[in-house]
Amino acid sequence: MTQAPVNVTVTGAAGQIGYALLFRIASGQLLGADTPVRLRLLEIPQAVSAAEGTALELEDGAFSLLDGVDIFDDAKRAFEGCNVALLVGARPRTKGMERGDLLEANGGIFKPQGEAINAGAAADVKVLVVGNPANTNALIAQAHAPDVPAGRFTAMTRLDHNRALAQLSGKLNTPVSQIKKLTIWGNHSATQYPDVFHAEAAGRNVAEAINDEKWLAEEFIPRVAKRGAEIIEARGASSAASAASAAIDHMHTWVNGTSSDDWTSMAIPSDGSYGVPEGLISSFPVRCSGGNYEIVQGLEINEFSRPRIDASVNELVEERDAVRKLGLV
Ligand SMILES: NC(=O)c1ccc[n+]([C@@H]2O[C@H](COP(=O)([O-])OP(=O)(O)OC[C@H]3O[C@@H](n4cnc5c(N)ncnc54)[C@H](O)[C@@H]3O)[C@@H](O)[C@H]2O)c1
Ligand SMILES: O=C(O)C[C@H](O)C(=O)O
Repeated sequence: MTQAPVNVTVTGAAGQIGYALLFRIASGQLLGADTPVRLRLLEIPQAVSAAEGTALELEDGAFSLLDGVDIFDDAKRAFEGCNVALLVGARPRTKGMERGDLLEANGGIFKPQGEAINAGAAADVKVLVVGNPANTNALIAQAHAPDVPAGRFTAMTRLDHNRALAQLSGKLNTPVSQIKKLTIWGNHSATQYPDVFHAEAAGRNVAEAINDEKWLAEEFIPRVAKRGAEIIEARGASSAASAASAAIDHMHTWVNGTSSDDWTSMAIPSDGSYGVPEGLISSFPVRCSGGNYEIVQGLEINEFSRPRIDASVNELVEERDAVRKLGLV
């Protein structure tokens, strides 16, 4: 290794997604095959032993890019010197829990983690929130890290993007690699809007190729938006390997860039583009280059798309207002 290792902090490291994620990071798929990494795992005290077990397996992987693994149950220490933060651990909704309870419980996790990132992360830190409700958890963490540029806090809609690519690939009988310029708008929730009106499949406009708004409205959109629930129903647990894969994709794209003929979907702080209130962490079409990203501008939003984008954005406004009431942002 000639380059200094990049510090990657992963929270919820002993969970399902953590287990699928850590080995891919160690093998170089997060940052690239030339970049050594040091893993810093954060868990709650009861799960530290399980994280230690995973660290033994990481050692047994003999990954040439893995500089070492440190395990913490203290956020302040876990985020010291952190360059890349993958915030996976979150409080899941349990029976009888109202949305307000869920937001409050997650506030108890993401507020101290935001403070810890503010206190000790490296100047170039990039944060991806995976733990649900991801967009609003990212907003909470960001609100407690006033010294970190707000745009470094992002939330994951890449899984939704990948799910939509797969559905379109099947429908159009076109390889996933040939489908470009798809957009997920809004929240990582059932209100999200997968937009195909600017997408291209093998160079052809996807909406025109499908030419069936009924299929879009009644099959494609609900299939993508409710895919998380479909997986939970089938597996008895939420998506894990596909979520880990999407987290890898999100950060890899942010660091290494999008190709010139494509864009991706990332939930990022709105600058007011497309009528999304400034500051909300909402999913947009995004181009990445040189470790930065920018919202793709100038897309025409048609009558089919506008109310669907607005519905998801309104849900984000409600979540923001709820955490505001709780004093979390
Ligand atoms: N954004 C997305 O596309 C997407 C997709 C799938 C899952 N998710 C979400 O990701 C989260 C994790 O999923 P999972 O299947 O790995 O769950 P899991 O329950 O298997 O693991 C979560 C882990 O987080 C840990 N944890 C809890 N509080 C913590 C804290 N304060 N600090 C550090 N660790 C903490 C737990 O001990 C547990 O090991 C869930 O919120 C899930 O809903 C998001
Ligand atoms: O964990 C969930 O509620 C579902 C998850 O966000 C997913 O999209 O698979």
